[in-house]
Amino acid sequence: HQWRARKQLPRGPYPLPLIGNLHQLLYYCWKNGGLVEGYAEIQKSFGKVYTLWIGPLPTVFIADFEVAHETHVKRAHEFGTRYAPGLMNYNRYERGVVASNGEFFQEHSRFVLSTFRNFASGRNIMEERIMDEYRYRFEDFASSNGICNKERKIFETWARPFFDLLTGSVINKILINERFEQNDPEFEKLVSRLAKGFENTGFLDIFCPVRILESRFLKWRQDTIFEPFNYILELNKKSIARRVAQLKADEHVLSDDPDDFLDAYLLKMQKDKNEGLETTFTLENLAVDMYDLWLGGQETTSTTLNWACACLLNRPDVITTAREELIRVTGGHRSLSLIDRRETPYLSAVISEVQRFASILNMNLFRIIKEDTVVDGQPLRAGTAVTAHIAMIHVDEDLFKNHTEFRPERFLENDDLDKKLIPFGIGRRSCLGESLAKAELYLVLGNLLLDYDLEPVGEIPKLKTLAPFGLLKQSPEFRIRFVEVEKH
Ligand code: HEM
Repeated sequence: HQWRARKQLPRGPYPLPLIGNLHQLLYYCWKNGGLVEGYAEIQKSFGKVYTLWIGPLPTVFIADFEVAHETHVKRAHEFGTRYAPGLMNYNRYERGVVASNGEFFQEHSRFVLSTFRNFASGRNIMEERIMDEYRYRFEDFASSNGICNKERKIFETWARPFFDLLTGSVINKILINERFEQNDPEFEKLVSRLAKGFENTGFLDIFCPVRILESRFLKWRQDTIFEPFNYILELNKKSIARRVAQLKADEHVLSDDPDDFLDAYLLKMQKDKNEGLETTFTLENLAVDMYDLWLGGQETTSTTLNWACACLLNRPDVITTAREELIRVTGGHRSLSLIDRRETPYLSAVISEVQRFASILNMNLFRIIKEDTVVDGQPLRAGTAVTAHIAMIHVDEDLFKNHTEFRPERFLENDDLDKKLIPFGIGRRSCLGESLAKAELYLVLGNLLLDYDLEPVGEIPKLKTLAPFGLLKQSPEFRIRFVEVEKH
């Protein structure tokens, strides 16, 4: 079967029955010290578009930007269907905004995007929430972990929990208008569960059909892989139940101009009901939508901010140049705002380079091909899973020379380069939280550079991932010192 199918697929290493190419992938990754390094070796033999059989499933990796663009953008109708088997479909069961397709996805993704767009316009709740959390988090950490030296705040912290709490609170504020506090046991559980969930997830959990993962034969594994995700879904259900109870008790009123995602959704449910529509906007489905936004939005943004600080500590000159630009734009008397974006090309270049360098997904989400087609001049048969291989596109020497260097200037020297950076994926089914994540990165990093000097505590962190074999490319662990900048 595999032998016949190979003729209808892009080239790739020879697969074995049952295990496919898993043994070669493991060997190359082990030999070269990581997933990205393993893929690089496969690319040397097979080019930038190749097939890897994950067990009996052929998957095609597109590590060439032009081919990814031609397929995912220009032929989005062929390359725009989400493939979400295994653990990705657990709890979701084709609902939510990650694993669903068709009309359900259309309606729910449109709702997420329009709600986020509303939050970003008018009174701009999005910016307000991010800035509130940024200020609160710094005040709060400075008062509990810091010293005050001639009115200058100085404090030291592990970068990871600091940014986890910040991004966790931002997404929670957007979803249910509640922040998390330091040492909140619920939050600590949430974050550790989430990290555990990502850590425990292996190739097979992703590709094995969910009903097999749920079968009694895999009972021994279910606690480890399911429990973290159950916990997160349950928390969302509890938040929804709390709000519904408040509404019933007249302790909360739904406004026409909602303050958070939960109210916006309840309003939509009410509207659909009043119009007598048969709707998929139900409380059950709301929990899954929120679950997806939580899972999509917290760890990704926090990991990127961690990488940003690790990179900046290695390049103090970048901090100085960025701060000069930011002071020029704000006069040094006010916070940086999203309206300043066009005036801060250097900061934008820094953020682009952080996202390129961090490239936090060692393996991107997949799409499924419904009908036979072609890719890069090679056949591609129906039933194949395909992915734009972000991690490899971001280290492509043809696009990003000396890719191992953190060098924001590359984006200033070449205006077009930004278009080839795809941290949020590409085409239909790219990230729904891109505008929120970009706003967070811009406001948090920009204001951080404006307000604080960043200093290493002990050794400067090495720019190496902690998890070279993980699906998520974790940043190094490090402590950091924030020293308030004296303002005149
Ligand atoms: C720096 C932060 C982030 C990065 C790097 C990132 C990256 C990605 C990537 C690569 C994908 C897959 C795209 C594809 O298949 O082509 C994705 C999907 C998604 N992301 Fe993000 N993301 C980030 C932040 C967020 C935030 C803040 C949210 C929500 C609040 C979010 C929600 C989602 C959702 C719902 C999807 C699924 C979209 C779909 O299936 O159509 N992400 N993200």
